[in-house]
Amino acid sequence: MPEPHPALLPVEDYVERILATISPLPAFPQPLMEALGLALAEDVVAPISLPSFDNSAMDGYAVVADDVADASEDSPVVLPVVGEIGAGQSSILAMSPGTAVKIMTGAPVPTGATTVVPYEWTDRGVAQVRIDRPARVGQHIRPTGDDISEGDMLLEEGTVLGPRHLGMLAAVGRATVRTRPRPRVVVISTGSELRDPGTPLGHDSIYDGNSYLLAAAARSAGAIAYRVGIVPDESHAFTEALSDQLVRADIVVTSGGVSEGDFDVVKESLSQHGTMWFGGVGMQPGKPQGFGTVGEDATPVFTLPGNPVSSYVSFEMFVLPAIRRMMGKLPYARPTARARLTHGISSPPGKVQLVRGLVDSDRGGSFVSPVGGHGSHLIGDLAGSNCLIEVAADVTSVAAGEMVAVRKLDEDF
Ligand SMILES: Nc1nc2c(c(=O)[nH]1)N[C@H]1C(S)=C(S)[C@@H](COP(=O)(O)OP(=O)(O)OC[C@H]3O[C@@H](n4cnc5c(N)ncnc54)[C@H](O)[C@@H]3O)O[C@H]1N2
Ligand code: MOO
Repeated sequence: MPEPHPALLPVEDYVERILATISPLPAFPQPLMEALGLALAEDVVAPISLPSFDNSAMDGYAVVADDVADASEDSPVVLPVVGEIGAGQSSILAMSPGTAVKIMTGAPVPTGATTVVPYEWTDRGVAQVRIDRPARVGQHIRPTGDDISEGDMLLEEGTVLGPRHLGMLAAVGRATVRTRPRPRVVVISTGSELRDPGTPLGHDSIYDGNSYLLAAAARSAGAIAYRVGIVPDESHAFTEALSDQLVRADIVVTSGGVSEGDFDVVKESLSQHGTMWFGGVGMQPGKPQGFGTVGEDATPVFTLPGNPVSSYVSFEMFVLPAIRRMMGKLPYARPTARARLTHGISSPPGKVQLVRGLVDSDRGGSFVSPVGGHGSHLIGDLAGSNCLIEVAADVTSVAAGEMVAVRKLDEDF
C-alpha cells in the first residue's frame, strides 16, 4: 500500500513558526547616511528649536517698524546704516531705534529690530538707506521655534527613515540615530547541474539563476546579500560551505535539494540538526520547505525548493517577513491589494495558489491578468509578472471578473 501523503502545514502556521524564531536585530547608533531605509529604534525628540534664533527671511535691512511706519515713495524715510550681518556672522547683536542694519537671508536679527525691509523697497544704500514703504512688525523675520520646538516628538520608533527624515534629523543636529541594521543574508545555490552565467553550458547543465534571484530579492528587501558560489550535490561540500558562511550570516537561504530526490543533500545534511524542520507547506508553488536554526548563534536557515518560481515565491512568503522582522519593519508580510481578474484560474484544493500576474491600476480600477502557466520552472513568465495572485487554500477556481487578492511585487511598503 502506498504511504499516505503527510499533512501539509498551512502557510499561516509556517509563517508564525518562522516569526516566532526570528528576533529583531539589536539596535545601535548609526551615522545618518547609514540609516537610510532602516527602522528607528528610538523615539526622536527635538533637541533644539528650529529656527534656533530669530532670523531674516530676506536680504534687506533690519529696522524698527515704528521708524518706517510713515514711509512712502513721495516721502521716504532715510536711516543711517550702522552695520551689516551676513548668515553665520553675528558681530552685531543689538541695534538702536533710528538706525538700520544690513541683513542677509538666514542671518540673526539683532535685538531691537522688529522688522526686515527687503532691498526692493529701498535704494540699497550703504552709508544710509532710503526706505519708501512701511513694514509691519515681524515682517520677513522667521521666529525661533516657528518650525520645530525643542521637546517636540519628531519621529516615533519604527519609522522607516527616508531622505526627508534624515534631512530633519541633521537639521536638529543629530549625527547618529539608533536603528536596527540590515541583516546579512547568505544565499547558497546547491546543484551539481549548475553553472555560473558567463561560463560554457554542457548538454546536462543549467545556469544558476536562483542565487541571483534570491540575493537580489534579499537586497531589495533591505538586507545585505552575500551570493555564495555554486555548491555541488555532495554532503561534505554543502556542510563545509555552510559552516564557512555562518560566521557572516544573520540568515542563510539555500535553494535546491529539499524534495524527494536521491541527491537532495541540503535536507540530508541539515536533517541531523535538531532544530531543522522539513516538510510540505500548503502552497503552490513552493511546497517542499525547510526551516530551523543552525550553529552556535542559532542562525536561521531557510531551505527553499530549487525550481526558480518556487524559490522566489517561497522567499516572498517566508524570507521577506523574516528580514523585515529582523529590521523592525512593519508590516512583516507584503500587504495584499484587491484587483479584478481578467481570466479565470483554477487552483488545487488544500493549497494556497500563488499565480504570477500582471496588475494594472491605471484604467479606473485594478485589473489583474494571469501570466503564463502554473509550471514552477517558468522563469520567463516570472520575469514578465509584477504581482502574485493569491488564491486561498479552500478555493479551487476563480472566474473572470471576480475580485482577487494580489501582492504587488517590488513596491516599497
Ligand atoms: N518525487 C517527488 N519529486 C518532487 C517533488 C515531490 O514532492 N516528490 N516535489 C517537486 C517540487 S513541488 C519541487 S518545488 C521540487 C523541489 O526540488 P528541490 O528543492 O529538491 O530542487 P532540485 O531537485 O535541486 O531542483 C529542482 C529544479 O530546479 C532547478 N534548479 C535548482 N537549482 C537551481 C538554480 N540555482 N537555478 C536555476 N534552477 C535551479 C533544477 O535544475 C531542477 O529542475 O521538487 C519536485 N520534485
Ligand atoms: O512546490 Mo513545487 O514549487 O510546486 O514545483
